Amino acid sequence: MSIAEKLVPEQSYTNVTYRKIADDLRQQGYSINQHSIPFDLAQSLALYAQQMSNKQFHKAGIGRESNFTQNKAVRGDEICWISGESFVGQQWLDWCGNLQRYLNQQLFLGLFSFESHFAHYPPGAFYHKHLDAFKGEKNRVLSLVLYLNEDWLASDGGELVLYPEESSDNTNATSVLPMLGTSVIFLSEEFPHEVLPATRDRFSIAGWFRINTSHENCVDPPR
Ligand SMILES: O=C(O)CCC(=O)C(=O)O
Ligand SMILES: [Fe+2]
Repeated sequence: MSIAEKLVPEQSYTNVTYRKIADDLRQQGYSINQHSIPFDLAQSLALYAQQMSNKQFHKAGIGRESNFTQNKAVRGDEICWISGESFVGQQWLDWCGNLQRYLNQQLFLGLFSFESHFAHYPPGAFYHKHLDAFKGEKNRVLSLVLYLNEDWLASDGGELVLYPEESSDNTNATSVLPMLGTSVIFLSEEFPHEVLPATRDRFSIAGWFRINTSHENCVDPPR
C-alpha cells in the first residue's frame, strides 16, 4: 500500500472524531469517545507509559509554583510531563495540535497552547472532586484525558466521574471507565470531576488546552 493510500483512511477517521468532539462541546460542554485515536498509537502510548512509570514518574501535586503542594489525601497519582522527545509522545502532541487547530476553526476558542502528562494511579489511588482551572488564572480552557488500559472491566473501578455544575446532589453525573483508547474532553471551568480508586494500576494521559494570558512584563508559563 502506498503512503497516500495509507494516509487517507486515517485522515478521514481523525476528522470524524474531531467533528464529533466539536459538536459535543457545542451542545453539552463535554465529549466522550471510545477508539478516539488510532489504535496502534493508543497501544504504543500504553506500552510507553508502563515502561516509564518505574523510573520517570514523580508524585503529582496541587497548584502552581509557590502554591504547589503534594497531598495524598487529595490525589494519589504519579505523573510524567510529555515533551515530545519520544516518537510516540510527538505523535500524541501532533494529534492534539491538529485537534486544537480544528476546534479553534470551528468554535473560535482561541486555544493557544497544550500541555499534557502521563499519569499512573497505583491500586487504591484516587483524585478527589476538583476543577482543573486554577482559581484566578482562568487559562485552562479545555481538559482532555486519554485512557491507556487494555482489558479494563467495570469491576476494576477507577472511573472518572464528571459532574454537571448545576447539580449539587450528584444526579446526572457521568461515569467513564478508563479503557484503552477512550478519551474525555470537557470545559475545564465547568465540570467538577473525580477519579475513583481502582483495584489495578491505572494509566492515562491528562492534558489541557490553554489560552494565552501573558500580559506586559509577565509571560504566561507553559505550566
Ligand atoms: O484520569 C482521569 O480520569 C482524570 C485526571 C484528572 O482529573 C486530572 O489529572 O486533573
Ligand atoms: Fe482533573
